[in-house]
Amino acid sequence: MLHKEFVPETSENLPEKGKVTWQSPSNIALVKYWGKKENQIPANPSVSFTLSNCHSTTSFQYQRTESATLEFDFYFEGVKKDDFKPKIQKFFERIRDYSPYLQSYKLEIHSENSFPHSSGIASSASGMSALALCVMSLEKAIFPEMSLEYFNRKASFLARLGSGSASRSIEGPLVEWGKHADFEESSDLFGINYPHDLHEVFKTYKDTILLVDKGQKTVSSTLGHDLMHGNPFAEARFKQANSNLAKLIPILQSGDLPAFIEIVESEALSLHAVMLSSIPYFILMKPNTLEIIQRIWEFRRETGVPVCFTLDAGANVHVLYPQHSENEVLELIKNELVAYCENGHYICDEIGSGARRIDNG
Ligand SMILES: Nc1ncnc2c1ncn2[C@@H]1O[C@H](COP(=O)(O)OP(=O)(O)OP(=O)(O)O)[C@@H](O)[C@H]1O
Ligand SMILES: C[C@@](O)(CCOP(=O)(O)OP(=O)(O)O)CC(=O)O
Repeated sequence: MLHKEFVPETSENLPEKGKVTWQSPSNIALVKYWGKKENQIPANPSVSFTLSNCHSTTSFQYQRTESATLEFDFYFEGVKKDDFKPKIQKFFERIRDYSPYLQSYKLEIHSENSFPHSSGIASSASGMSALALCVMSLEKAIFPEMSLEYFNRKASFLARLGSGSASRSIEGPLVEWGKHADFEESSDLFGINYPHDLHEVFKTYKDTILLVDKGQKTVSSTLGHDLMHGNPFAEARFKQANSNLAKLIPILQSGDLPAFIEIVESEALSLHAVMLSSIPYFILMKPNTLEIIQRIWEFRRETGVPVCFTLDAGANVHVLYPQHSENEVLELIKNELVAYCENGHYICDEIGSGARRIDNG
């Protein structure tokens, strides 16, 4: 089905060449997207904190050509990276009707990530949102009267077609994606900035990512989503996500941290539970993932510090905590949890405000 609101008019006003650079963050879901229908439509709504330090920086050079098909080269961290090309190729195919002007260009795309890719820190979210924003900057050069609201909404719409979670990386600090009765403006097609009040405590929330395993994971998220089609618990899981999202609204308003922790940790474990019950089944957690979870639980019981964990589709652990607990949690990480990280590596991140263009445009 074609979404006409995102199909541009034809224009003769195509710039000859240009270059644009965007830095776009990753995000960490509190309620997880896992399972999708045709055309990147999520099986359930999700909500995420936008991150700040984990990001992709993508520059996009465009040059008009006579050939009527889009051509592109992709360089990752300075070298040509052909194994990233198929996902990008698919992205360009999916957005073809929405960005027909791209067919008149040859592109040179350079990207780099501030964190390891394909290990469950949503590099596809930052990478694909950065790319979608670059496309939108070209579109804005063609249609300069475009509003910021349309720019962001369509960037999220395009990003979703590259990677579902990427639709939640355009803005911040909290983004909801997927139709849900409690979010009037919500849509399966793009993310929206969280429309309810957010308690002060969440506006400066911290996320320290413990890199248990920096290697590429064995099952990609795209494959994992697919396996939800035969999963006997799929319907129950989609219902649970809807209900958790509804429960989060008053919690995010009141700052009730014990209630927040219960939902966030349950979401992470439910995500991994449906991986265990897929056919073929798979496990992305590592022994050190479980060690860290156990230690976080003990620490919380012993000290009352409101720290919790969440996981994406990978072994790495996101440690979430309020700013006022930063000293205690960093002590715990430096003194104990670091031992479970590959080469002692962890990334200190926090809630962020979304993507930004970093050239002079
Ligand atoms: N900077 C980038 N630009 C374009 N594509 C990228 C970039 N970084 C990663 N990717 C794409 O995203 C893929 C990794 O996505 P995948 O969903 O498997 O893992 P992830 O995003 O790290 O984890 P998660 O499951 O949490 O989303 C890479 O194989 C590559 O195709
Ligand atoms: C576990 C998750 O991070 C799954 C992310 O899946 P992707 O967005 O990476 O999948 P594709 O749409 O196939 O690209 C949970 C989440 O971010 O909501």
